[in-house]
Amino acid sequence: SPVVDTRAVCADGTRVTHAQCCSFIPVRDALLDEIFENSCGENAHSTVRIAFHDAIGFSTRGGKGGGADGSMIAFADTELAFPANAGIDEIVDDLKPFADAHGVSYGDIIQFGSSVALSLCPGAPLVQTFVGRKNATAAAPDGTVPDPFNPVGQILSRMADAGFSADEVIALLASHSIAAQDEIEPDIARSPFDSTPDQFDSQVFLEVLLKGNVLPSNLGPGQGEVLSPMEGEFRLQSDEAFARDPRTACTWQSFVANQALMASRFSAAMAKLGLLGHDPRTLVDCTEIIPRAAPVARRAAIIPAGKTRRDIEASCARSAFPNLQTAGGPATTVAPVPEQ
Ligand code: HEM
Ligand SMILES: [Ca+2]
Repeated sequence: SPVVDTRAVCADGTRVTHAQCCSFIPVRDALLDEIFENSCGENAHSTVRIAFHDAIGFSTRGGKGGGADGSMIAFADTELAFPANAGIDEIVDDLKPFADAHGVSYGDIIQFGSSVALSLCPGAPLVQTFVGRKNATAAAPDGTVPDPFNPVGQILSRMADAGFSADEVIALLASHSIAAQDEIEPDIARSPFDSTPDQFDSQVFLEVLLKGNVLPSNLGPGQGEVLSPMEGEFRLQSDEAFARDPRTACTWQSFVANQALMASRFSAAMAKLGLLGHDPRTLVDCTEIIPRAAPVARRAAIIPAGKTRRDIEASCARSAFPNLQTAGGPATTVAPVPEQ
């Protein structure tokens, strides 16, 4: 007997299990075209960052905000003044009028937007994505977002307070594979954390383990900045410390040559982040309308041209560092992420 498709049909012909997701299809398409300009560029990166900063205003013990509730936008006057949110104002300026025009809550535009942004970055996983969040009723307090000059133990305890293990923190830091800084050293704005900021690959986990020897600006180091291994690349003090700390070094190393593991652990931790402060039974799962990112060519990081195995500061005491290929050609220099 013929199989009957009982799914709802949206205006554009897409079939969905949850009819409520139909209204997010034009939101998705407008985000891709108008906000992200169909590239894994600055605005896509910033939307993944705000997804973290908004959600982490939360404590399992209460009293630190409503989690992924859009308070970063609704209470922008308060939250954007917190030093750890420096630079978030630019994406708020884009997402607030966009959410208002499309009648979408701020919590939804941030978390749904982050999942759509990731779809533009080759190698990024699909993240389980819910909609239906109500707007925040209060700002998150200051101090919920980690600073790059905080010691590892301080960041891990803040993250544990929000419900995340050390392994989940390292998985979330795969996001720094599609990332750049603007605020620590404004004279080298948009300097990336790995050599491939338009790809969600495992390069960041390798490159942060390379011996640091250059300061990519003529100023600095800024607070939270340490020496990087390559001209044009920027390294956060916290990333350097996580890569070498005995509590996190083995998990960090486990992602260097395992794109699939990195992507799946990141996906699970991002989904958890998007649900902070919410009961998923009160939301609608619209993962089915999130586009899939293209794959990346490599399943393991590659040693950048000009570097060798000896430049790697392997830091996991209990397992050998994986064997990696080395890129040929002139020493790698890293270009800024194009302005958007
Ligand atoms: C846990 C400790 C973390 C610290 C200390 C940290 C710190 C930072 C800093 C200082 C920047 C540069 C901001 C600027 O100057 O423009 C940055 C960028 C970024 N972070 Fe993190 N971060 C952390 C975790 C995370 C997490 C969990 C995510 C997402 C899941 C994330 C996503 C990003 C992204 C995507 C960018 C790039 C933004 C852009 O290029 O516009 N970070 N982070
Ligand atoms: Ca990358």
